[in-house]
Amino acid sequence: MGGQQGDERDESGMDISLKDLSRKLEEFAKARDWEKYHSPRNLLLAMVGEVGELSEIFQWKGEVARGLPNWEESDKEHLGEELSDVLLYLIRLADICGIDLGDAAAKKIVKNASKYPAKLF
Ligand SMILES: Nc1ccn([C@H]2C[C@H](O)[C@@H](COP(=O)(O)OP(=O)(O)OP(=O)(O)O)O2)c(=O)n1
Repeated sequence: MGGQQGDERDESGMDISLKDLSRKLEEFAKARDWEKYHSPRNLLLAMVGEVGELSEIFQWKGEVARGLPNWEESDKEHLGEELSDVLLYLIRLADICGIDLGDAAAKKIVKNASKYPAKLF
């Protein structure tokens, strides 16, 4: 599409791919000499920690309506940040383990569809 390429597209946050995010995370770690900390186990633990932070947002609230209509914008922003932390550590973990996460996820969706055929439900 006209003019929407590479980093220009990435800056807008639109249509960013898992591979783009993976590359940005690698650059982030390299620039800080943090690659030594990004082992599979450390990344897994960091991700689980972020899942805990994500869970805290919903803790004690009871069930909440889809779209979170009654939430403050600042709470939604916080939710977006915690969701992102989980996603980013997951992407980094997959990358460090040599797993193409986009490819693996697409294949898993196909597998799920064959395990749970729509006509049975
Ligand atoms: N060694 C590290 C530390 C951080 N990050 C990145 C991935 C996450 O997106 C984010 C996590 O940063 P924090 O550990 O500061 O966690 P929070 O942003 O949740 O801050 P806080 O725990 O203070 O709420 O930074 C990283 O890639 N590698």
